[in-house]
Amino acid sequence: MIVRTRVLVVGAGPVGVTAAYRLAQMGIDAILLEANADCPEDMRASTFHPPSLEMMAELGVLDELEAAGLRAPVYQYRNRRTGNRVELDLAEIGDATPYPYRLQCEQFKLSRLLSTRLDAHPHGRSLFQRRILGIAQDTAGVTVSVESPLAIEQYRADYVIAADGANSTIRKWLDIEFEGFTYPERFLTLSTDYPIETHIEGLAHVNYVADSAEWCVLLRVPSLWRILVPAREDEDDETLLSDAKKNRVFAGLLGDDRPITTYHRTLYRVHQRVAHDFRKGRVILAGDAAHLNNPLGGFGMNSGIHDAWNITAKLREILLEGAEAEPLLDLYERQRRTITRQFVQSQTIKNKEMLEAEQRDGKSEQERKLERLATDADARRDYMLRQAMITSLREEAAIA
Ligand SMILES: O=C(O)CCc1cccc(O)c1
Repeated sequence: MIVRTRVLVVGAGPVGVTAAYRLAQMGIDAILLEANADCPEDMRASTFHPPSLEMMAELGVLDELEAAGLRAPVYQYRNRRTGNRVELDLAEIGDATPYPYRLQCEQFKLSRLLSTRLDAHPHGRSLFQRRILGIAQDTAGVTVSVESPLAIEQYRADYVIAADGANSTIRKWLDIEFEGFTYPERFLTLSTDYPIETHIEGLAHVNYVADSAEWCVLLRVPSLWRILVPAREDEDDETLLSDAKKNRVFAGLLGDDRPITTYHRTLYRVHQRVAHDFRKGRVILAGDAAHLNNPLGGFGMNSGIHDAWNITAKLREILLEGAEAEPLLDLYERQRRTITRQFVQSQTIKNKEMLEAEQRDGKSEQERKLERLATDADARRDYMLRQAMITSLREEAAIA
């Protein structure tokens, strides 16, 4: 039997669930397929920037998301060498968004919330344990073969949104190149419920600490602190995940060697990659399936949600208003691929360089930048609008 729907969304991460639920709310039949038994519990992305909060408000789920998260109106840059500290307060851009703060909330909470809402919606269905086996398209639609626990299933849709993550099976099926590079060093994330804010004076919920020897990010999610440090290329997994390494990281932060319990220690490779095409025919890539970047600044999940927002608006015009498909799908690719390359990729690379604080002429670029941000209100506003991803959406809207 073939299951018929208007749009098939593959991947129940934050990008896929946002796309599928928005389509269902528009009155467009959408089925969400996920390979795992539940929404993936990725601990990496946990910051929602103001435009994503505006989108969640429009979907009617912001109150619930806020209840599960923590508001961070202020973020902080520190320099270990000089001891300097600059705080950026999003209240300064309160005229540009109704939500002048970052919401710290694990992404899987959004995925579970929206996939559950979708399944209860008359235009939606969420199906788990569905692994993509193959995909074929013709001029009228797309046929997708799927393995479920009990059977091989066939789906037929007008369009497919592939939000199936960094290792996207669909991107591979479509033979789309994933261009870019992988950093030689990996990133190590440690999480603890130890109240490190009681030992480091004046910490915000989000803190970027620059250092030419070992930078770090200290990020608060509701129940835990997450600490991100670079992992040198010559250190093996065993060393990096050892208690000795954990103790060194915390001794460096807290100034003594008190015992700290960690709940997660995760090592991962970091990529800067963009798909050569964001769509082939009726199959559209979104989120990590289309682009990957380092996590500094929290742009990965947010830019994926912005992909979902863009493509669903275009599918509404095509499927409900009878607009011609090709120009609109081309526009999605032009807008989102341009923003990915010119903003998300370049800004995250700069964010990493800033933390590395390489010194030239005595001062690092980070120190110069901090001085400018502390003293120049226009530069600070411009910087905050960029880091809050408000500028990128304004630029996207200007791409015709
Ligand atoms: O800059 C951000 O918002 C995220 C940085 C971060 C911090 C801790 C873990 C992680 O994977 C990323």
